[in-house]
Amino acid sequence: EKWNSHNFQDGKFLMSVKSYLKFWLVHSILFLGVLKLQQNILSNLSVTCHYCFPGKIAIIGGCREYTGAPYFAAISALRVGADLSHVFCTKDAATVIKSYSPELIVHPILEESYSVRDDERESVSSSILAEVIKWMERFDCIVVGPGLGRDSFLMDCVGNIMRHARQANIPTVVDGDGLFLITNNIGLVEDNSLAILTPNVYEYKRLVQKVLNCEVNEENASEQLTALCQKIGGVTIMRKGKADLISDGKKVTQVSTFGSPRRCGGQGDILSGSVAVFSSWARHFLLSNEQPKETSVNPMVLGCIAGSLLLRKAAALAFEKNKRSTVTTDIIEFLGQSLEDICPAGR
Ligand SMILES: NC(=O)C1=CN([C@@H]2O[C@H](COP(=O)(O)OP(=O)(O)OC[C@H]3O[C@@H](n4cnc5c(N)ncnc54)[C@H](OP(=O)(O)O)[C@@H]3O)[C@@H](O)[C@H]2O)[C@@H](O)CC1
Ligand SMILES: Nc1ncnc2c1ncn2[C@@H]1O[C@H](COP(=O)(O)OP(=O)(O)OP(=O)(O)O)[C@@H](O)[C@H]1O
Ligand SMILES: [Mg+2]
Repeated sequence: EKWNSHNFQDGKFLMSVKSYLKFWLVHSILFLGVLKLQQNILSNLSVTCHYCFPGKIAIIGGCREYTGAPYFAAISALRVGADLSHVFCTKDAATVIKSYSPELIVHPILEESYSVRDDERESVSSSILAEVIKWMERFDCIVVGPGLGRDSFLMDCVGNIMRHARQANIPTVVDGDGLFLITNNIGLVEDNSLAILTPNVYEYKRLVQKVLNCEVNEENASEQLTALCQKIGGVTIMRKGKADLISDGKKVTQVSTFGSPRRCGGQGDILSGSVAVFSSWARHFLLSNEQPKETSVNPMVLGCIAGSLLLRKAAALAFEKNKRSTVTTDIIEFLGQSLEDICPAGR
């Protein structure tokens, strides 16, 4: 009942009852197929296997202005099941982020222009990269961008980190200011099938304008998303919004289960941290369990679907409890229960 009123309220849901039922029948069948595979992936997790299942995630983000975003992404990765969650941020942000949680491993290594002299830039940039490279091989996925800021020196350094991650075949979720970076340097993700972009409304608009050289077209949203994925080549994109549209350029999946009417900042960060974990699990599962060719799926797409479903469920539960005062931390508290509802942990 709640779901219906939420969707019908804004007058945008103009389908007849008949076409509405048909739409949901078809989508429910597709959805159940994907859900079954997701459950296989999740139920294959051994709860006793610490530090051996893929679950080491790194967030590249956090600067003077933004310390919440990298924390939300990193703690969400832990809450959905990652073994370890690292944050690579600027020196100013590190102590603040550490103080939010002892669970996170925080590396105060990034620098912004204001703290680096012009003649030091090259050597500082090299030592930042060298420090990240020491850790990179251990990560199953990195998330670039939550709370990164847009400082030009920082952007250059993070571009180098992304190039290295790509060479090392590390899946990379690009969110927030990471999307600002790649929109202006599309070569950083071009033809990278291990890259996931998670743009919100503004970030998607910038991406479409830059890559497709046109405006966002709501009437042909799926076709435009497919074209965008194909033009960049190989990447998976989750276009966030009232419904999340996910595509790798082959087909488009929509997640529109009921979430929360509350739009508190930080929900996208929960999503990027969760997607990093789920896509790593899906990749690991599919690499170690051969699937029949006809049912082959893209683990990056699966990761996005799982992340979106989980976040929406957690947001709905948090809103039920906290109503209009719901904030991002409340939603994080419900990640565990939502995961249990979708797929109870085995013994
Ligand atoms: N608690 C936290 O720490 C949270 C921190 N968060 C972090 O905040 C960062 C920005 O993400 P966001 O989602 O606010 O920016 P977004 O949708 O691109 O733009 C919205 C509008 O703002 C403007 N604008 C933005 N940045 C600007 C800049 N540096 N300088 C100038 N303008 C700027 C932008 O204008 P535009 O440049 O697009 O014309 C647009 O009109 C990102 O790192 C995110 O992870 C969030 O995750 C939430 C929780
Ligand atoms: N209008 C909406 N109605 C319902 N859910 C939404 C709506 N817009 C976004 N969402 C959900 O919230 C999640 C985060 O999307 P959002 O657009 O808020 O990201 P964001 O702007 O990057 O967030 P952040 O504040 O963390 O940067 C998405 O998965 C989506 O499911
Ligand atoms: Mg965001």
